[in-house]
Amino acid sequence: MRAVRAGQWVGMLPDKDGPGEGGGVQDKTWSEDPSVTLFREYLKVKTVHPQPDYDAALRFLERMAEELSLPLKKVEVCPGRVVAIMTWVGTRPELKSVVLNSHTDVVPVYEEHWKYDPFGAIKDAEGNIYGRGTQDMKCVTIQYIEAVRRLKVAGKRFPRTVHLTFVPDEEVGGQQGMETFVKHPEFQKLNIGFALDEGLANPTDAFTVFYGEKNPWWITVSCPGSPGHGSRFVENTAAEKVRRVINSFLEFREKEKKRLNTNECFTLGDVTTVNMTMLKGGVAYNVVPAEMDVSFDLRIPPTVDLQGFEEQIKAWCKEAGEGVTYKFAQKHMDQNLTSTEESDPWWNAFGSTCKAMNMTLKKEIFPAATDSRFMRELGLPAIGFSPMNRTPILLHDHNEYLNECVFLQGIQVYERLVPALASIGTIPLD
Ligand SMILES: CSCC[C@H](NC=O)C(=O)O
Ligand SMILES: [Zn+2]
Ligand SMILES: [Zn+2]
Repeated sequence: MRAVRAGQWVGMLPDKDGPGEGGGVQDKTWSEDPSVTLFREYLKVKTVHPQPDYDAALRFLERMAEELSLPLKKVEVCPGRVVAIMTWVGTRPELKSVVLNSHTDVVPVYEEHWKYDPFGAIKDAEGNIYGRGTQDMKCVTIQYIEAVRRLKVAGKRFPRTVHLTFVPDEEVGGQQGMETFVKHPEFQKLNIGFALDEGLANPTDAFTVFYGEKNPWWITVSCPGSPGHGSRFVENTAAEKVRRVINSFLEFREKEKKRLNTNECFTLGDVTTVNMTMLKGGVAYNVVPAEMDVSFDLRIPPTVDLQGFEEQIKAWCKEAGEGVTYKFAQKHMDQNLTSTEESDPWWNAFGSTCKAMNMTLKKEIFPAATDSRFMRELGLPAIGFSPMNRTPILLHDHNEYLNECVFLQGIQVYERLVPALASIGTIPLD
């Protein structure tokens, strides 16, 4: 990957705002762009699990709404879990709206593995800003806000209403966030036509866009067995069963990994991933346990026959021995894909705007899960997109960072996307 240096234009957009004119890119001698300063401020808000400071995030968003002169509605979907909605009403508010969604929470860190304080928003000499949430997805939140700010300052207004939704708890499954919000009357009131949500960075010049995502299945397989003294050959043990279960799942894992590695066209979104993530059981060295449980995180492409796959899991459990059962902690079954046909007006507006900015798009299935799945499940079109090219994928990783030039370039992308989406034709979208 080619590093992006401070003062070096990343090359995607026409360079009318590039170095020399002081519009978009920093030089060591230049003062920091206020949008970057704001991004760094938001990174310092500790919305990190397991105890995210959502109150601080709401205070920040209230201030943003005030600065932008936009109303901010707060909907408490569960105790202590508030969805905030900033609304820029269109000139034709009866039309379907455009939603710019972002989650406010971030995943925990292993602080000892970070070069800098993960909540210090430190910027190095290259213009790389380090912090949890720089990629996932505080960058996008601020890019939406800054794009809307700039459009408002320029005196723009569009036919369609634009809602910026700020949602808690995405990183822990969304049960007390988007999953509940989509069933709330306030969600219906948004009258959504199209949504943008998070995507992933791309280390190349291209930008990745996601039109669907894999179904997360979190499963625990329980293996009961005969207990006894640790000095004997006890028959029918839990450990023997759990071993067979693990073998079945991990052999399937190997096959899928091979399928990914031998097919050049495949990305992570095209194969099923399997990871054994928890193993529980036992009370003492010399007591053969009466039960052992093993848990897996499976991510299944939307093209897979889900019923058939569950039958396969059932068969693995049966083969493992007597009494082996399974239980789901997450079982998502959505196979809706968002259209990326030229004829689809939303995609057309998105795609042609990106093309006009010389952006290369790579269409993929999102390998993990985002809040988009709850919207797609309702049949709403949603595109996952975080405008970060020439950037390694570091979400949930140590030393997550984003270069300030890439961040600023993303604002310009939304400055073009928002008008395009909020202005597209009437029939048949009304
Ligand atoms: C399956 S719900 C958890 C959602 C989470 N999202 C981002 O990382 C993920 O693990 O994909
Ligand atoms: Zn995210
Ligand atoms: Zn995440």
